[in-house]
Amino acid sequence: MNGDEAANGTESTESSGMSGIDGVLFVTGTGTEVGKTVATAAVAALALAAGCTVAVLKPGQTGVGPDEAGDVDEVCRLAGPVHRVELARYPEPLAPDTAARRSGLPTVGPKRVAETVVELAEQYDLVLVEGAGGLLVRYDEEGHTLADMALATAELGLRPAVLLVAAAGLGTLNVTALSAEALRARRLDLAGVVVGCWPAEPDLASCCNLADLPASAGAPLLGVLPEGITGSPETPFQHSARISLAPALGGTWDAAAFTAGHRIDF
Ligand SMILES: Nc1ncnc2c1ncn2[C@@H]1O[C@H](COP(=O)(O)OP(=O)(O)OP(=O)(O)O)[C@@H](O)[C@H]1O
Ligand SMILES: C[C@H](N)[C@H](N)CCCCCC(=O)O
Ligand SMILES: [Mg+2]
Repeated sequence: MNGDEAANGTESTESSGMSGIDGVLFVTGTGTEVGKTVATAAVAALALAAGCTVAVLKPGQTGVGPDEAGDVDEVCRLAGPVHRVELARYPEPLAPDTAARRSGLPTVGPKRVAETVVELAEQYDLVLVEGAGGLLVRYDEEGHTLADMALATAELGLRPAVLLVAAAGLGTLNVTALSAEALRARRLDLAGVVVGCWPAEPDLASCCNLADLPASAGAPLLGVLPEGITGSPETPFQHSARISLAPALGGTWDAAAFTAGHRIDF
């Protein structure tokens, strides 16, 4: 990234093979525990492998004590040397706004997050911002959400894209459609959907969802992370990430072939 690009926010991660993503990716999900951290780590691993520098920002980490590892630490453990930033940490496993209120700790809002993203984007090729839970989870008393943080980032001149991490099975299509609609209503760019944890033995709904998720999202399926990707002693995480994420995210995964291979005929 050159100085001019850093100044006007037009740098691209073409060098990492992430076509269409301009260096800032907000990672949200259809809910909590759907694999956002694992997906963030997979994207980071491929960017690092392509020689990019990567920062990972968690605006509000909840459910973790002062000495415990948070999501940014997990990304580092899985992907390798990323720069880690956490703006707030609350011990109770709740939405950030609720956890802040109950703990008496300060909230974190869109302005601070956007300013942090801009600072990081000046220093790192790729900035990944992982939300807590789903897109419209509240971070402060005014009800600001991860979507507001992405909008505030855009207002500062960057072009953030959003990645939606979805659960695999029955129930995911509705939340995917709702999340995509909320993004469209705010004119935020949904880059695509990644299934965070693809079961070893996928059921009928999971298999059908491969074809239906892109329709519900109005955006492509950009990856399917297999169950066990975080703990396979035989397969390095970076290799698993490469074969599980689509070329738009720097991998080799083929959505059409995977979907066809899991089609269940009548
Ligand atoms: N593909 C996968 N293989 C193995 N474990 C997975 C996979 N995806 C998710 N998990 C596990 O499921 C749990 C939830 O995943 P993860 O922490 O990525 O969710 P999250 O969406 O980031 O949750 P949060 O809203 O708390 O940030 C973790 O223990 C994680 O290791
Ligand atoms: C504690 C948990 N793992 C996340 N960090 C926070 C999830 C908040 C979800 C709120 C909700 O949608 O009801
Ligand atoms: Mg997480």
